[in-house]
Amino acid sequence: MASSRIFDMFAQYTIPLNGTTSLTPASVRLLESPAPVTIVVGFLVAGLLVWEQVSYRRKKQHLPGPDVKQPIIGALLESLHPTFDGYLSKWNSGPLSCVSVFNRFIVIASTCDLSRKILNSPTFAEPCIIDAMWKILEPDNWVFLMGKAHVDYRKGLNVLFTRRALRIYVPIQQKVYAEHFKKWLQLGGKQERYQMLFREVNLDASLRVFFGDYIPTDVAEQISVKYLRITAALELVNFPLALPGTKVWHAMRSRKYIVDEFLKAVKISRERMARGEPESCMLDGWIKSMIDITSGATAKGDDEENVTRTTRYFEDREVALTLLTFLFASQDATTSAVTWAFQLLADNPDVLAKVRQEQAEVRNDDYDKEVTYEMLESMLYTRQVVKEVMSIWNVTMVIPTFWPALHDPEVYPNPDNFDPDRFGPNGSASDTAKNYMVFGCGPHVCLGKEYAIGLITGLIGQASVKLDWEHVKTEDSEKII
Ligand code: HEM
Repeated sequence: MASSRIFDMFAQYTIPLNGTTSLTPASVRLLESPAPVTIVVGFLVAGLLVWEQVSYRRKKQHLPGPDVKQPIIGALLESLHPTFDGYLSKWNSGPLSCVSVFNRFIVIASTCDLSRKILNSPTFAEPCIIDAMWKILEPDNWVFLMGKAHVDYRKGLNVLFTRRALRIYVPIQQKVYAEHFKKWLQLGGKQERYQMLFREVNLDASLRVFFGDYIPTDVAEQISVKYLRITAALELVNFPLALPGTKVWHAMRSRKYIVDEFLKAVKISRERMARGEPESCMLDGWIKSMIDITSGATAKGDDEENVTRTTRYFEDREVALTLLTFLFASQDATTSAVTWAFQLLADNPDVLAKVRQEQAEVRNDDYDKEVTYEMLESMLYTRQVVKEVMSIWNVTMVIPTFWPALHDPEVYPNPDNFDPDRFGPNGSASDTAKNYMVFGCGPHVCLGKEYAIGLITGLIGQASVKLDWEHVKTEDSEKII
């Protein structure tokens, strides 16, 4: 009935061949009425909604997941507030499952082999799924490079994480920990939510490692706040336009502030290194290495077998954008690992006692002795603790899909027990095994893996001999959310 009325109405006006419209009185009445427009729009919307479902079903095929997509927004609400139980039910539904948010079709892999396959297929899978990332980190940022261009760029960065470089970083980190611990002790044992304090010490340690004293303290504080704005904008789905006041807009302004400050630091470092002054941070080492390759000087180091120089000249903007991504990568996963480490050590006093015993041995009972990279390497048990914290507790913060691989009881017996000995000489786990995907795998595997393990080992090592702490349990403190 409705369709025949629509047909009739359209039949009431004609367009003559001479191009001018001649309308009958009936058709004039119709054009004045909004009804046909509404109906056409209605048809279009209905058509789009049907097309949306058909397109969803065509992509979904046999994959587990809802048969019908919620119109337009899909699983938006779920994705804005993801829960661990929600992920768990997806993983349990099969090796692959799917979900759709707006028009984005997301496939979730739950097995170790599939996750590895995806991470090793850069032609089909890009590491960035959040559109806002391009706007925030800038489209010419190296993290968006793919294939050979990415491999070549990354080769130029290896020099920043050699043993020689890590040796320079350890005393810088230790100094930052001591400063922060002093401030924590001034709280006089007050019960606090420590996660933000852990974030600050971690960000400060990395900022000082990357830039030394080139960034003034007040600017460093601003940078910490700005990074929070960047993180806040990295939701799976954002308002598409970066209009003033939106989270993405704030994040872009924050990035601009940070990059401008980093550019100032690059300039000072170039001048210092050109004068032949000593390297004091990662930036200096990188710039010195560029000077070496352009002047043809032989890079010196006691780890000649490793990369000791960069591969090409990097422009100031490339350096600043790269260090922007390093600091970005240093934030959340490392903070989450540190938070879990403090909590688990408080809950497992026998493990904490062993950490303390090892620290006493490595430091020869001198807790003010400067810690070197070699000392950090010899803290074998403390490193085991870090690997265990990261493998079982931290990983959902990074890529939730790695959880099942790290909870495979065949590889990690009693996976829910906190057991650093599983990474010990007689343990069944290994951080080189294929299931240990804490740092990803394939061409985009974490560049800062050794740096991150060293940073957390140094932090909890120093904390164990300088501080005592309790875990005050709250409703949320045991939950993975
Ligand atoms: C506990 C701490 C950390 C964890 C668990 C972690 C984990 C990861 C993971 C899972 C990836 C993605 C790998 C992939 O796509 O296959 C990654 C990439 C990356 N990480 Fe880390 N990361 C940590 C700390 C750091 C730190 C401190 C830095 C910098 C110093 C860093 C620098 C990077 C960079 C630059 C990439 C991208 C590499 C590329 O695209 O080639 N990460 N990390």
